[in-house]
Amino acid sequence: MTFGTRLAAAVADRGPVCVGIDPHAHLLDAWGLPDTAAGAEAFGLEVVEAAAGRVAVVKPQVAFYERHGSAGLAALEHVIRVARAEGLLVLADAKRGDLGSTMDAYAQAWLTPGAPLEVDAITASPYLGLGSLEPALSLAEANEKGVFVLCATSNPEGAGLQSRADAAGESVAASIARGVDAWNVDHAPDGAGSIGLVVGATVTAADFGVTLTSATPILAPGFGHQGARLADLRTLYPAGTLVLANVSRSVTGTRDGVADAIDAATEEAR
Ligand SMILES: O=C(O)c1cc(=O)[nH]c(=O)n1[C@@H]1O[C@H](COP(=O)(O)O)[C@@H](O)[C@H]1O
Repeated sequence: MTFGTRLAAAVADRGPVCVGIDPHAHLLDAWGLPDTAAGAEAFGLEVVEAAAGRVAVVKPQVAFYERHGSAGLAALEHVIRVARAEGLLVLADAKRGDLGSTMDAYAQAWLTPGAPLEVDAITASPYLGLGSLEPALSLAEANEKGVFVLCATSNPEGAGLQSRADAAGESVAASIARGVDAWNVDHAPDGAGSIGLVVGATVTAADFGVTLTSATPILAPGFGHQGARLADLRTLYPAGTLVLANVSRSVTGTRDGVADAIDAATEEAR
């Protein structure tokens, strides 16, 4: 079954909330955990335990594991393995992006069955041109995985670059969205695309000239800590689009409150 179909079924079953696993040093401290690979691993495993059965997707941000070196990567592998075994879809927030032949190696690392870091989907950056991501999109398709391509990001610095338009008036973000949409229409005629766009909840797609369609799933970060409200989810994105509403720090602030915070987030998103 394609990633897009699995994602649509999981979101229909458990709702749109995606729980981010971002073991910031200050969160490890607040949880009484050491700022080490073991601390990040314990944090990730506890978030997975709380998320399992409650949400469709978890999104570990890999930088928070990479900062602990090889032990951190081993910790990430373990967290990913447990999450997938618990029935969660795992979206690795790796934001990879390089020229085609190197992109292929990134895809082998993350999107290949049996690879140590195998996940269900990754985030990718199109700064080298959407075409440079093609090897990852093709491998994702072959292995029934997904890729979420940065389009209109939630951070205030993004718009200066992403809303810049070419001579014909098309913005960078709109061109990325058009390309991803076309890929999904070609490769997923049933409508459940496996290649998504990252469109932050703190921005308005239309301000970037971006039209969101039902062919393309959306990863929407920016809820909670960055200011967007889950209660506004349905007005922020058009009806009929499959949206994953990411919450990281706002549900992982207190060690014994993660499950309740996830339940509250799911309720608010409904
Ligand atoms: O690709 C992402 O996940 C992402 C894209 C974006 O535009 N904005 C954004 O915040 N993110 C990630 O989403 C998470 C947001 O975390 P919180 O602000 O704590 O909910 C972080 O892991 C960010 O790296």
